[in-house]
Amino acid sequence: MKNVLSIQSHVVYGYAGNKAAVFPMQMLGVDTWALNTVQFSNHTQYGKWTGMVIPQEQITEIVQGIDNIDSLSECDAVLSGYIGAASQGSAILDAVAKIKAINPNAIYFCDPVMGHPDKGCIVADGVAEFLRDEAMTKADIIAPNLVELRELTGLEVENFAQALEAVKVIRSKGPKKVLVKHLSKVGQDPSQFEMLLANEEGIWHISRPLHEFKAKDPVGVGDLTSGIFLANLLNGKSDLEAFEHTANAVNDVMSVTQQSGKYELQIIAAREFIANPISQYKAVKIS
Ligand SMILES: Nc1ncnc2c1ncn2[C@@H]1O[C@H](COP(=O)(O)OP(=O)(O)O)[C@@H](O)[C@H]1O
Ligand SMILES: Cc1ncc(COP(=O)(O)O)c(C=O)c1O
Ligand SMILES: [Mg+2]
Repeated sequence: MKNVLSIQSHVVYGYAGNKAAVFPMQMLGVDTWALNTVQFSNHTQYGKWTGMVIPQEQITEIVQGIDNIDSLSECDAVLSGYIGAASQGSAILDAVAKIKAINPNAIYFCDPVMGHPDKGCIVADGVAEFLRDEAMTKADIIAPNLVELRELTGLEVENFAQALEAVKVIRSKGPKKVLVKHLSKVGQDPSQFEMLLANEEGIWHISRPLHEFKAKDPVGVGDLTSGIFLANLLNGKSDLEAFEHTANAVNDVMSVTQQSGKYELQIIAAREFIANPISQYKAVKIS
């Protein structure tokens, strides 16, 4: 069994951060050690929430506690997502360094969750800078959406060709694999939901349907995407197989969510599809 230390937000109600990633990874047979950066009542796109940011010391203490029982060597990957305060960043990178020192094969997957001005996803000051200046250079795999792709590279990224260039720029800064979770406006077809995967062999593109939601699009899709992709890799799937399975599983979760008429992702209802998606979209190598 593979183990992931997943350092992300916890929401008591609904699905985002660890709540969107832990159960799907477990459904795929990967044990997931959830270390929460915040404990909020609900995700921030409701515009209001209660709860608190977890003090940064706790990240260090928890990792030390696992080391104290000689179990850190079992950790195969660190996944970081929504960060509650920029000061948690160094604690996360220290944890990555400590785990890699004990298990040199462990990988660091960074989902660079940043504020989304249009959608109201709120992250603390300094988090975007931390992700760009520090986390990206240490990550083995990074999974930006379009906004994050622009922020990480400082490039405009207004079209598909520029997205491909931006992905190459990111790879030149350290990450061996780049998963673009959502091309959004720079995709090839505005009626589709598109993603990219880049590795040392090239770049692949995948399209799946864009669903219409009654009011607002569900939150936590990026966190779900990153968790499933990482679990697939740990299960020994090739990058391409992991990419296709991820797109199809997430599409099935989106279909179930859309049919339910609910705002929150229907991860539990769609659990069987996470393991065995019915969607069968295929990636195409484009570069
Ligand atoms: N198939 C789909 N159809 C419509 N919307 C989707 C689909 N898959 C994901 N989404 C929405 O697209 C958005 C992706 O958000 P974005 O901020 O670009 O990246 P992420 O949340 O993945 O980090 C989310 O609002 C999500 O609800
Ligand atoms: C608490 C929390 N965690 C995580 C996220 C990231 O969600 P997504 O996967 O949609 O980027 C958000 C976005 O609003 C959030 O509020
Ligand atoms: Mg996101």
